[in-house]
Amino acid sequence: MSPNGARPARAHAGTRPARAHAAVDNLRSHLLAAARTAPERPAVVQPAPGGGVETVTYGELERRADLLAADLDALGLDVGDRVILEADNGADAVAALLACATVGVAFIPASPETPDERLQTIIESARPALHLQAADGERTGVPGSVGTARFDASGLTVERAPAPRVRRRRVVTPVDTAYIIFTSGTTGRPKGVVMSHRGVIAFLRGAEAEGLITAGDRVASTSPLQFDFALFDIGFALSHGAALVPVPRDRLNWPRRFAAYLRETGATQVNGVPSIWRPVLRHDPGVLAELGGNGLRGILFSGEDFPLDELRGLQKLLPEVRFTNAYGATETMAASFTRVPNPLPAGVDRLSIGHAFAGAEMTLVGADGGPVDEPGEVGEIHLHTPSLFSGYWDDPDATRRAVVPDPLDPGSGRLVFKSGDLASRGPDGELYFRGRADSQVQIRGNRVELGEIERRIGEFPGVTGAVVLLVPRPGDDPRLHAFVTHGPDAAPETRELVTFCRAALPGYMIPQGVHVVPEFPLTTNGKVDRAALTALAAS
Ligand SMILES: Nc1ncnc2c1ncn2[C@@H]1O[C@H](COS(=O)(=O)NC(=O)C[C@H](N)c2cccc(Br)c2)[C@@H](O)[C@H]1O
Repeated sequence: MSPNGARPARAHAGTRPARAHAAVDNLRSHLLAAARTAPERPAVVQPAPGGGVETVTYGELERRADLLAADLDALGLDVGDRVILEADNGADAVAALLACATVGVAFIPASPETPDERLQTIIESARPALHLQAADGERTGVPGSVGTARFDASGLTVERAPAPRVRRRRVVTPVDTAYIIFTSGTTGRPKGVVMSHRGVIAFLRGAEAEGLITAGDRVASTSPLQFDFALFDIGFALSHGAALVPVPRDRLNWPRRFAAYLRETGATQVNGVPSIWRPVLRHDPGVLAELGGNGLRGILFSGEDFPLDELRGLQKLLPEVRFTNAYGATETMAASFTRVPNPLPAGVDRLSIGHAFAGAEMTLVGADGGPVDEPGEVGEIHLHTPSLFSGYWDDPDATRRAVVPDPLDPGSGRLVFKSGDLASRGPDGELYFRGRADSQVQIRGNRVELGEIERRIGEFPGVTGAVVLLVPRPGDDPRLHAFVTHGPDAAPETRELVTFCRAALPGYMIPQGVHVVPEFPLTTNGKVDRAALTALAAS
């Protein structure tokens, strides 16, 4: 607050008194705490411009963040304004998001790979004051209504100043927006998940309580900046005083380069979706064995089920590495961290998503809206958490559908996140993911969990992955299509595969179309692209 504590008269454009760095529960202060006590420690380890790797210390990261914050402040943006932050993950991108947090503008992360029309959709919806890209960014054609600027270690270079705005706010509060993540949203219109400083910090505090890493760790981050998994990696590493190791895409897709980069940077932990391990498992598993002996201690994965034969293959190569299954949705950042036994016992055919992180709870609610108490019974996960998002950008109806009165205590006024995910409880109350509620399909009047068919097909010898979809057909019943990838030996015969399914599944669950594919198409965030497969089946 202002020095004498008095609240100054309502500020007018451009006359706002110097802003206090919101000291409490601001993403910047939470992530730069280590700069207070150990400014010389490595904060980011990344490729050096001239080759090799470079280290940016916490002190240097704070210096860059302050430079950018002063430049943003000079542009006259107000708390709550939006800024598109288009960049690959790296020290300058982190400094830029810390700068946004310092002055209270919400950053909307975008990757250089984001297609122009998608960026246009986001701009139309979020009406950002500014588009910020790295000094070497290639984005052009940003609409005139949006200011444009570039950033690098030396600060901000403004190309087109943002339209002047009245500044109504004076300090950044914990419930102000830290970022907005636009997800593809199954209904086509992208949904903007609005996350507050308080929400992110609550989640990061919960992650810290899990004791997964220490300040000596180096966390390799493999997700694009537009995916909140990358934002988690940044917060996870920095809030522990550890080092962030952003992995450039061109290192990720080549197994030898990926392994060499992890070794060169001293990465001890690798975070990413299951698909990041596919190239190395398929083409060059040997490079992993040397990693295990060289400092790699932990692998954390999230985003979708990890195909168990791939997971087992990875564990065999890395018998000393600790595996963590992190489950959750962008609307609560995530929900649980569950240790996966290494090796995964032979009989296990489903990974646990355990219990919510410390300070949160997952409850199951039945189709009737009541509690699900019996072990093994399927219900929809509802999340009670301080990391709950603020709502969907400009979409109160979608928000009301997702943030609901606690079904187990409707009168309490407490709101919980209706996840859309199904799960059942194990003997110790731990949860097992049973697919998306909207992947429960009805076939000839029978409820079918597509994952169950996928699991059966995955047991067929030589099959390394299976995705099953119900593909609608104009004027006819929808058809079950199975997409299958296989290992080095011959592709599975459709007839044999169908016979194999018939031995274990009822008639209505037998795939009517079987497609052997070399690999699964992936979304920008690295998940299996089901929409692309559906189009393939319909073609
Ligand atoms: N571990 C699993 N097993 C199985 N199915 C999972 C898992 N994790 C998710 N999912 C699915 O993905 C949905 C959600 O997608 S999302 O909003 O894009 N978010 C994500 O994927 C990632 C998530 N925000 C996140 C963010 C930061 C850190 C972590 Br650590 C995780 C969930 O509702 C689930 O259906």
